[in-house]
Amino acid sequence: CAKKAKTAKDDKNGLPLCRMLLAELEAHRDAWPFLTPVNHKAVPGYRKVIKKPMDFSTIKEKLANNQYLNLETFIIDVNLVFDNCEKFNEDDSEIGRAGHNMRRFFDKRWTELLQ
Ligand SMILES: Oc1ccc2c(c1)N[C@H](O)CC2
Repeated sequence: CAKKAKTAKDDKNGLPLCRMLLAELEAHRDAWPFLTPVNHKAVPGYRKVIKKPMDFSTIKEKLANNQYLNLETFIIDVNLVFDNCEKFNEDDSEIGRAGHNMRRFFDKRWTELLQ
């Protein structure tokens, strides 16, 4: 039979935790580059360079459609947002810095909540 989940990553609290973490990301002052999908028609090169676009509104939709198995698959998509940002933006740029700030904030929050 299936083993009992031992950590918040796997147990039934995983998805409410994801919704709470996403709400905190959306409320962060540096969230503005990540709130909605990049308009790849308006941004030269984006569609070619970024193979898997992701943003907070798409993550919210996927949560609502029960498309995340657990906290782990949710964290993979959040990290995709920040990895895409690092790929497309200089570290020393407004959006690049926002991405680093948001990743640092997210890493701290989910590790705190999992303790
Ligand atoms: O100067 C610009 C103009 C548009 C964008 C960026 C920078 N970076 C975002 O990651 C993608 C959209």
